[in-house]
Amino acid sequence: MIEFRQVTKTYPDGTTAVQDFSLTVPSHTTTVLLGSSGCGKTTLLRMVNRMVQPSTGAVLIDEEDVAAAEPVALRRRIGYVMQHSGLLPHRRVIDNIATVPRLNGASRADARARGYELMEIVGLDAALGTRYPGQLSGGQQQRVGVARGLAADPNILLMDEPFGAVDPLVRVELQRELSRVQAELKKTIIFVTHDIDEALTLGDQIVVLKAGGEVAAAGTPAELVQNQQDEFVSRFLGLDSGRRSLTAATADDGGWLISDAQGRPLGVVDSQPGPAQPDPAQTDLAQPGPAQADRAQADRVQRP
Ligand SMILES: Nc1ncnc2c1ncn2[C@@H]1O[C@H](COP(=O)(O)OP(=O)(O)OP(=O)(O)O)[C@@H](O)[C@H]1O
Repeated sequence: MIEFRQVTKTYPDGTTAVQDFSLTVPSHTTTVLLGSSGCGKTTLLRMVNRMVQPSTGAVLIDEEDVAAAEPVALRRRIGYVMQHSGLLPHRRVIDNIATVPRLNGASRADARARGYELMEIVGLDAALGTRYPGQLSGGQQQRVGVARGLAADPNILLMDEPFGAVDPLVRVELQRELSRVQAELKKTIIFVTHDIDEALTLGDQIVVLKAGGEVAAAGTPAELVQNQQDEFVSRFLGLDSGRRSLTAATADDGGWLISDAQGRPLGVVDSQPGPAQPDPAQTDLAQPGPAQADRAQADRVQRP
């Protein structure tokens, strides 16, 4: 379990990035920090591995204050994946993945063997191991970044917009892959994004942040869609603007099953008088049409 206890960060130039932020991140689940640019997501993430020191407050991992940990040792036992993969361009893919196990004392052969295992786990062909990062596609590079983050078998994986630089289709593929890997490995993941669909797809817990790291809402994806009490959250999730591409399909009980853009079920809406027959084909809620569960209905979404 990771705990942020009333952390505040004021940078030397006087910018307060995060003010009095508290959060518990349960073990073996994925917590997504979701918010617009500059709201303090990266600052919070980096407090966990001491790349950023809080000005006040503390971050605890399993009850131990990270401030008491030796920073290099701490970082070697926490996986970190960032937006531009951060791969070393002059080292082969396999050696990029094997870097941390090598630093932790594994022999070259053992570290490489572990590297090839990880390539398989993240869906990379072993033949790519001898290439250099520049010879891979953006999506492949991000997979290497994830493999490298997992290489020391950390309990904790910090992911800072790891799929932000790839095209939308590859991004969805990477999200699916991460969900699959996480179902198997059950790491404690903190995942930073400003992409709502990504948050809904990956998060067991989603924390919506306002400027200064203020928590606007926190909960499961279904709870967030269901409880639209905070106007900021409602606006941010896009339910009030039709931006959100939720889909509605007939549910077994005659209501409508609401799913997000990736097809992940969010909840069931009661059947209502009005448009009698939802279109069996899924329909974007933002579009007018017979299956349109309009915003009022989406707001009344109930958990399945
Ligand atoms: N080293 C620094 N010195 C001064 N200000 C900083 C520093 N790092 C971040 N900030 C400021 O702190 C605030 C939060 O930044 P942070 O990078 O944590 O936000 P973010 O939510 O991750 O943003 P983004 O989504 O754009 O990466 C911003 O106003 C940013 O300009």
